[in-house]
Amino acid sequence: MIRLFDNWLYLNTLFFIQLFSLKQVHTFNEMFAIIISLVVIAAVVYYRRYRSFYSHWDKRGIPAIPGSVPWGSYSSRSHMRQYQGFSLDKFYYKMTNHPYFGFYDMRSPILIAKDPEVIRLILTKEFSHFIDRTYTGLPKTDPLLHYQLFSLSGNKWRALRTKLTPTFTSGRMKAMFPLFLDCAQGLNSLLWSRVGSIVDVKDAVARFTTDVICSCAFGLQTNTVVEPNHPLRKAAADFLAFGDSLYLKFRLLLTLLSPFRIPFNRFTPKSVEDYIMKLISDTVEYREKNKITRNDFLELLIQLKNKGSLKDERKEEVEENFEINLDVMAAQSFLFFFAGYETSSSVQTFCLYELALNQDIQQKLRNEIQEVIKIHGEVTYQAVNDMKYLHMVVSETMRKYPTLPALMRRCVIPFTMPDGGKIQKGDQIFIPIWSLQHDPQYFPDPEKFDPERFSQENERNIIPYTYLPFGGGPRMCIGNRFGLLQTKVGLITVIRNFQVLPCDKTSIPLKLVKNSNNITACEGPIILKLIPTAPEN
Ligand code: HEM
Repeated sequence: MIRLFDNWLYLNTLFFIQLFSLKQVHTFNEMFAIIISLVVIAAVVYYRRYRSFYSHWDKRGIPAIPGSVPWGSYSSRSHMRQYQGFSLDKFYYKMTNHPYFGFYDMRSPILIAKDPEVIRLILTKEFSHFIDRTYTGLPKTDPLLHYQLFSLSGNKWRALRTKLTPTFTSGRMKAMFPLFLDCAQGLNSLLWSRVGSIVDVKDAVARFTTDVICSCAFGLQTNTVVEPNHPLRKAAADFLAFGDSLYLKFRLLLTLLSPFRIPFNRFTPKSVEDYIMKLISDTVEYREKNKITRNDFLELLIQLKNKGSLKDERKEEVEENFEINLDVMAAQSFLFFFAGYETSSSVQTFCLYELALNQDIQQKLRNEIQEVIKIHGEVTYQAVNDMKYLHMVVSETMRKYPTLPALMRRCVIPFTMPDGGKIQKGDQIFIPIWSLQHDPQYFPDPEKFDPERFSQENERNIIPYTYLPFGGGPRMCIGNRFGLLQTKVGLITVIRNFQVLPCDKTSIPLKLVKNSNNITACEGPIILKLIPTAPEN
């Protein structure tokens, strides 16, 4: 029906063009009438086509929150623009009795899987049907995004994931550990230089995390404690600013509001791409020429480029058909920078904020850190792993403030749910981590910061697939060991020597950034007071 209507519009347009070209239309009034009729017809077609998107879930017998032009299931633009965890939470509680349901993000139909058993099907058991994320098919003209593990799809993702997995084993994390300690020294000096005054802990841990990730992913000693404006930080800021730019927002809005698909050719500014590509190729060339090896990701990527595979400590050598060239290496280093920097630094920030508000937990943690360091003599890889209470505190932070408000998947092979609901190829799926991890039926008194939920005894009672800070199934976070390690080293550096306290500049309660597709982060600085608990070391 809609096609017929479109064709009719097309014929009309041709007719009007002919009228113009035959110069049969002379008066201004006639021209004006024609233009107005064309605009009205186009508006009607546009509206009907847009509205037709909102029958997607009904057609499949899947319950859904109805959508309307133009914001879909969101009641207004402001509802859409709040922190994504909050908007999905509203849908989650509107549809309490449904294990899964649909909603519309502007014109895009999205399925929310909320029952842990359905989530298990999607993430793990029937993974081959849901192997992709929603962001796939990024253009080859933007290599830094095109070749990233996060956005690759299907067999290409599988092949690259197999190749990269051995770079994140515990043995390799242990080998990189000295690089973490070097960067922790910078954080330590920064904190000592601020004793007696207030500190923006968000900025302090961000600098530490930048140093760790730059050291491991690019082989660069950035020392942002002394030099906060390193060119790599600038490139990252330019990349994020471009994503947030009016130009891109306009193009995204156009794509979302258009009844047709508009292809994108690039998201990364060319200057950022050139800088990262040159950085990687120069470093690789320098290391290869001078036969320099270093225990970092870049070294492992060089080995992958030259040998084609890496030995996994637990398994046989893995061989998959995916060529690792400089473009692919640069894309992974760039991804590791973003995936590792913002995630770990926001976990540390939220954790320090909660510790400042919960002094008893902070003291218990400090006692553990000091005791374990005493046993091991210094902060070692093993010492960090022996800090059980630290692990509980970090786990609770990631429950209360999950890094991603929702996981995303895309259906690649049609799937029928156990109750008959039909999921079509191309359907997008969200798994609402924020809502699950704040649902009182899974985590009683969810606003309370309570690390005891993750004691050995209590952890067993957590229902599988209700706690997903690193995602789940074969596509879960590949860098979880690395992320946990750098988060813990940062926290040890602060809590070992300092008591953190709220002050009159601390925003309580803290506010989460609104950008709906961002990771969970707090708005503005987190200002705390530092009091030394031990002499400077
Ligand atoms: C505390 C720190 C971190 C948290 C909370 C975190 C969380 C996540 C989450 C929730 C996902 C999506 C998983 C899914 O869809 O099931 C993810 C994916 C990913 N993360 Fe992390 N992450 C962290 C640190 C890191 C680090 C340090 C790196 C790299 C060095 C990293 C690299 C990645 C990559 C490459 C993916 C995509 C994996 C794939 O598609 O195969 N992450 N992360």
